[in-house]
Amino acid sequence: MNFFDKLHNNISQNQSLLFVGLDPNPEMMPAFYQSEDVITGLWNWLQFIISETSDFVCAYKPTLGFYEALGVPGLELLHKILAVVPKYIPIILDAKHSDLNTSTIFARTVFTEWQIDAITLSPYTGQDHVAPFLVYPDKAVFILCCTSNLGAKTLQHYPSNESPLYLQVVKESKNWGTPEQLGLEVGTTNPDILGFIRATAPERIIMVRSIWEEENNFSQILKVGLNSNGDGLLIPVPQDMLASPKLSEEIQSLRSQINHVRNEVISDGSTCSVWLPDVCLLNQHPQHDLILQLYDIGCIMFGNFVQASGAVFPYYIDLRKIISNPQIFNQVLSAYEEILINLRFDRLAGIPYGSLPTATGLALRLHCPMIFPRKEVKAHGTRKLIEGNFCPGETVVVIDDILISGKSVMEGAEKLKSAGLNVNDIVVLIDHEQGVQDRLIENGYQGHAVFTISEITNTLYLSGRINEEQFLAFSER
Ligand SMILES: O=P(O)(O)OC[C@H]1O[C@H](OP(=O)(O)OP(=O)(O)O)[C@H](O)[C@@H]1O
Ligand SMILES: O=C(O)c1cc(=O)[nH]c(=O)[nH]1
Repeated sequence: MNFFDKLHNNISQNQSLLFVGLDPNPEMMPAFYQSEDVITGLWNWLQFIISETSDFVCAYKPTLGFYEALGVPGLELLHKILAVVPKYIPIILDAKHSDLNTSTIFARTVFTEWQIDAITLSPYTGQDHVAPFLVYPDKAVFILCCTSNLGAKTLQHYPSNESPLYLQVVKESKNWGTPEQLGLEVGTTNPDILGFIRATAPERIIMVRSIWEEENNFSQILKVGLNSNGDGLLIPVPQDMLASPKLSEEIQSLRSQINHVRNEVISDGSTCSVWLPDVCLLNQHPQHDLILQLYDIGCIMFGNFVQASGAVFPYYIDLRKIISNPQIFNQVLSAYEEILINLRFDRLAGIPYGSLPTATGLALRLHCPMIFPRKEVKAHGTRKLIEGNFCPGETVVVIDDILISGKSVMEGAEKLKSAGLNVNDIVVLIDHEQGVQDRLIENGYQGHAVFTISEITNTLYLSGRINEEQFLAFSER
C-alpha cells in the first residue's frame, strides 16, 4: 500500500487530520519524565505520546535533528520509536535533507532500511535532489514551500508579493512528482498565504506547520486550506499539548473542533469548482494516473515546438525521459503489455533510439526475444541492418513510443520485411491522430496505441494541469 493510501485509510479510520511530532526534545520533556538517563526519560515520554494518540491521529512525524543531537543513543532511540508506532500509521520523517551527493543513499536508508513512509525535503537543490526519493513507488516526499520564520520572509516573498518565490517553489515542485508522491509543507499563520498555495496546488496534500502561533486564525486557516472533501490538510498537534497528562482527552477535543470546520466546508462546498476536475471520476481515462505522471515528469510539454517534419505543433512529447523514472517506466510497460497480450508474434522489434529501452523492458517482462532495425548501417564490423538473431518467416511486432507521421515505424518495418520477417502490428504509447492510423492501414499495418493526444489533453485539462488556452491551442491544431 502506498503512503497516500495508508494516510487516507488512517484519516477515515481515526476521523482525524492531526499528526503528532515524535520529537525527543529534552527542553520540552515534562518534569514527570526527568530521570538521570535522559534517553530513558525521552523514551518513556514518547511511548506515552504514542499510546495516548494512536487512535486519534493520521500520521506521526519524528524530526531527525532531535535524534541526531543525542548522538548514537539518539539514533537507537529513533529505531525503537519506529518499531513501536503501529504499522498502519504512516511515518513522515522530518529531515529537510538537501544534499545532492547523499540523496540516493539517504533515500535508500530511510525508505528501505528504516521503513519510513514519507520524508520532508528542502527544494533548493531542485528536482535532481528529489528524484532519488521518488523512485520508491510506495513512498512520498513533502517539499518545504514556505515557513513562518520571520527571517525567511525576504527570501520567500522575493521578488514581489505578487509573484513570490514560495509560489514558484509550489509550481515547480508540482512538476517533480504526482499528487500521490509529492505533498507540500507550509508553515504559516497567514490564511492568505495558505489560500494562494491551495489555489496553485488544489490537488496536493499540504502539511501545515506553525498554525497555532495565532490561534484566532485557526478556523480561517482550515477553511482556505481544506479541499471540498474536507481534507487535503495535515494538521499538527500543538507541541504544548504533548506535555499534558490529559493528552488523549485534549487531542480528541481538538479533533472535534477540526472536524466541525471540516463538516462546514463539506456542506458549504464553496471550493467545489476548484476541486471538481480532480475528483470527478466520470469518463476518466483508464490510464488517467499515468497521463498525469507523464505530464508531471515533463514528458508532455505545451508551447510552440518545431517537429522533425518542420511543422510547428502547440506541444512536444518527449518520452525518452521515462527511463529515468523506474516507477513510471514500469507503468508504461504494463500499458504496452495490455495491448501485446492480445497479439500474436515471435519477436519484438524496437525503433531506435527512443524506444529501445521500452522494447528491452517488454522483452524481459514477456520473456520474448528482441531485435532492432538500425537507424544507420555502420561501415565497419558486421555491417548489419538488423541487430539480434531471428529466423526469416517469423512474425515481429514493432514497438515505438509515438506515431506522428508514421514514417519512423514504417521505415523500421520495411527493413524488417526486407530481411524476410512478417510485420503486421505496430504498438505505441501515443497516437498523434490526424490520420496516421489510416496511413498505417494503407501500408498494410495495424496500429495500436495506449492513448491518443486528444485523450491526453482532455485528461490534463479536466484535472487542471493545463489551462484553457493550452487546451484550445491543441484543439485548434
Ligand atoms: O511518426 P514520426 O513522424 O516518424 O515521428 C515519431 C518518431 O519520432 C521520434 O523519434 P526521433 O526521430 O525524434 O528519434 P530518436 O528516437 O532517435 O530520438 C519518436 O521516437 C518516433 O520514433
Ligand atoms: O519527430 C517529431 O515530430 C516528434 C517526435 C517526438 O518524439 N515527439 C513529438 O512530439 N514529435
